[in-house]
Amino acid sequence: MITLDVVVEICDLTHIYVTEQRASLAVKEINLTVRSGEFVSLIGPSGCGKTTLLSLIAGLIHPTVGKVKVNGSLVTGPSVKVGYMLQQDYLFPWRTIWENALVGLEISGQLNQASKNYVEHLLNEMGLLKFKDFMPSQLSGGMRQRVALVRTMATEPDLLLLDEPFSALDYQTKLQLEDLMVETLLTHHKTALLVTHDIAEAIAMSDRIVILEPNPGTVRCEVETPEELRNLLPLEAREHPAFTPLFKSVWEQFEAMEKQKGVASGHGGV
Ligand SMILES: Nc1ncnc2c1ncn2[C@@H]1O[C@H](COP(=O)(O)OP(=O)(O)OP(=O)(O)O)[C@@H](O)[C@H]1O
Repeated sequence: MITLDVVVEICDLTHIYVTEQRASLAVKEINLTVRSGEFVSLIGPSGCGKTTLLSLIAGLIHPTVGKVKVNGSLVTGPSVKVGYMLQQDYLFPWRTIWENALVGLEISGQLNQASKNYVEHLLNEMGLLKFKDFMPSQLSGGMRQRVALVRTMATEPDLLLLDEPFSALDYQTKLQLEDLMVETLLTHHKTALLVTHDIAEAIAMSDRIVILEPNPGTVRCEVETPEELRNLLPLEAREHPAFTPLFKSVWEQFEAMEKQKGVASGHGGV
């Protein structure tokens, strides 16, 4: 049965990376659902399989066992309906901001007057229209990442995969972009899956947080963000009284994982 409301459906997903030297079990028996309009964060210690999961959803790699569906269709390769944003903006230095914003449309054969108008609208929404003829080197890191967001949004994906998109930015710019990102996704009714190492960022931005544990990567637990935080923009959410208790309870999960690691290695934890 297809539930139309579901954008991402991951069923019993296991992925093993096989190289000439070895096979390594990256994620094991993952089950996860993301509904339309939801903002879900994936957090967990290094190596727990966050990027592997995004790559599987994006169709960049294929699962060893199990299925990934986006909008009810089995993922067999990259799709224009799934946008991917990374820590680095990967803007072409020889192209203007306008030309960079159009790259995805050119590659996917969607470049026409209507799509150009949409890009102009997005650039305006993100305060970048007056910089459209600038070169990337003339922009700050935060502005460049906003251009990357416009480029990702230009092809009108249903789902955005965000792999630590703010981690290379200074703290103030990161806070501003968190707000801009949430506002933009709400305005355009997008669904998003964010990978981050920053617990506070995950709480401030998400409706739900999925905590993964490593060796192999599995879902440890899912935490719903309380409604009073979900209705706020990230910066306001960080100041709400419900924020700190949630941070503490997520932090306890990380501490428990550290202890487990210590027991497993015979060191008794850090
Ligand atoms: N191309 C690859 N070939 C072999 N093993 C890989 C490859 N990519 C990732 N792995 C392994 O798969 C596991 C999960 O890696 P992944 O990068 O998905 O974790 P992560 O949670 O995103 O890590 P980090 O937080 O450090 O970015 C790790 O053990 C990693 O060494």
